[in-house]
Amino acid sequence: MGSSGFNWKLADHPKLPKGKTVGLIVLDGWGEANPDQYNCIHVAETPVMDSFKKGAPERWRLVRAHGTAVGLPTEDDMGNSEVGHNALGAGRIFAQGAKLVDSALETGKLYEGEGFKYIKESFPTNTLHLIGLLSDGGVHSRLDQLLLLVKGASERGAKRIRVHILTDGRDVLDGSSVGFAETLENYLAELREKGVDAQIASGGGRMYVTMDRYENDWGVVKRGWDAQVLGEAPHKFRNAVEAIKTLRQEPNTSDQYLPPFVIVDENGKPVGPIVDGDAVVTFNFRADRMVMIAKALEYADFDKFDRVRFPKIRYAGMLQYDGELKLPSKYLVEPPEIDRTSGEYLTYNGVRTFACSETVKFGHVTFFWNGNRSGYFNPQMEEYVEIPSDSGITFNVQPKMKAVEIAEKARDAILSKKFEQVRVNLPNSDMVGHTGDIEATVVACKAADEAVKIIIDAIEQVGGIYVVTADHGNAEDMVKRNKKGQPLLDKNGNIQILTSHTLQPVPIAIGGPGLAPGVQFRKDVPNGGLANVAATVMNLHGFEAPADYETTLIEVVDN
Ligand SMILES: O=C(O)[C@H](O)COP(=O)(O)O
Ligand SMILES: [Mn+2]
Ligand SMILES: [Mn+2]
Repeated sequence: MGSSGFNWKLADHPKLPKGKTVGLIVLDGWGEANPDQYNCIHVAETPVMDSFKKGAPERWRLVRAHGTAVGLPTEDDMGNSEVGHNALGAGRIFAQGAKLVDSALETGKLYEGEGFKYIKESFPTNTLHLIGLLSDGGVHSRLDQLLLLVKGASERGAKRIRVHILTDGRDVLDGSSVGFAETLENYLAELREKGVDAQIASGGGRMYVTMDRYENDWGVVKRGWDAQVLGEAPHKFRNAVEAIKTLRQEPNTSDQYLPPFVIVDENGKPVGPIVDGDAVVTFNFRADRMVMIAKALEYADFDKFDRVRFPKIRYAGMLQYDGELKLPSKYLVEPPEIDRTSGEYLTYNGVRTFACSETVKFGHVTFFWNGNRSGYFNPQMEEYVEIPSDSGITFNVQPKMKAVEIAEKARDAILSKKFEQVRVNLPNSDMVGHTGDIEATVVACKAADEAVKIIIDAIEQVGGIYVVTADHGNAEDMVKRNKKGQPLLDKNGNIQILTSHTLQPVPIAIGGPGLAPGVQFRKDVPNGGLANVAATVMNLHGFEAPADYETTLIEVVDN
């Protein structure tokens, strides 16, 4: 029994034993696609992953990792780490942030909630600031939702609106930010004609300004703070479209890495610093890259960087980003209630867990895995290890990242026999894939494959079981394609590099000496997705999954 009185006891699996060490490996951004020169996984030497596919067809299959299979609004929505790891850990499909915000805007419920009422109190006298990612990527935010929110707020009394934009180029094509900024500018110009003083006030590239995660580099958040709150940045422009066009011409920059800028008036004065009495909304729905800025905006007690000024604002997130910290305390849309995750169940059923990644993905196998909840369920049963990531670099210059270090930590945890589940995320194919550097991504895929080998060798030694899968596609397709699947060229005849995730399915392989001989993938779950993995893993630990979990992918046949 848990402290709440809920019965966490899982039924014994009728055929599978308990106590085996299960090595659970998530390759970040590793999908299955046609083998061609833009498929970095195909081009790279990946003998271990290849052997799973070729060696044991009944223990290798593909699962869906995008669209409705992971709770996203449509089948055109690519998968991402948040929804992917949520599904892997929770074993059920929850309507995710993107979808919840769509419906709250459509029904108008967003405007009836506590969060909106709270910020609305600032409207008569002060400015409403909106900070977030400007694109239609649908991973962290969506431009159409921003426009609806601006419209809705202005109709409900917001007279002065300032938007602080973060340019994307990571979930969408590099170079597309100019177009998104134009769309927003045009919309704000229409509002100005209706008497609402609405403008873009500052900006910067998402990877260099504001959207860091898991406390990898507070300098990123500080650059945003200086521009958004203090109105200070190295670059000043009269409008955002001009800012983006100009700054993109600087060497080594891109939408993702644009330096911070502020918009100034004809006297050179910033048009939108954040001051006492203002309302602020961070309009991203996705959690990981909003937690740090939320702390800076909300916590009176804060020592991560010198804020210089800490204005008394009314702050709300689009969603609550951390369910454990209850951060932020005010929000516009209720987050998905991802409860009773597999991690929590396993702590009550004697399964000791070790989880590890490097900083940039650490929260994926902990926070996202556990339903956007930071911390341990039970520190006696769990150990989470974070390997510090390199900061201040783009990962194409270091494509091996910390794969070996992660794998060695996992190996040691497996060999220690202190844990029944050892879970890692290997970031390489995703983080390097996002840079759009094909050669470096090939190196990244090879490095991830080598790390898998280190972990499954340890599993061999202890007579354990491995489960190798991925959270969504990325490195298997590095080029934008037309409907026929042919690479698209830009106006200069160059191929259009795809920095984003894909709609592809991902592999899952099971094996190892501890796997009971008759275990194989069922044939009757052809549409299986990431949410089916949790029940599968519970079985491999010797338990039946709870009845409301998505069904297991495996069966045990008599040989
Ligand atoms: O936040 C990011 O880096 C990208 O937008 C999505 O990548 P992830 O979902 O793999 O983290
Ligand atoms: Mn991912
Ligand atoms: Mn990614």
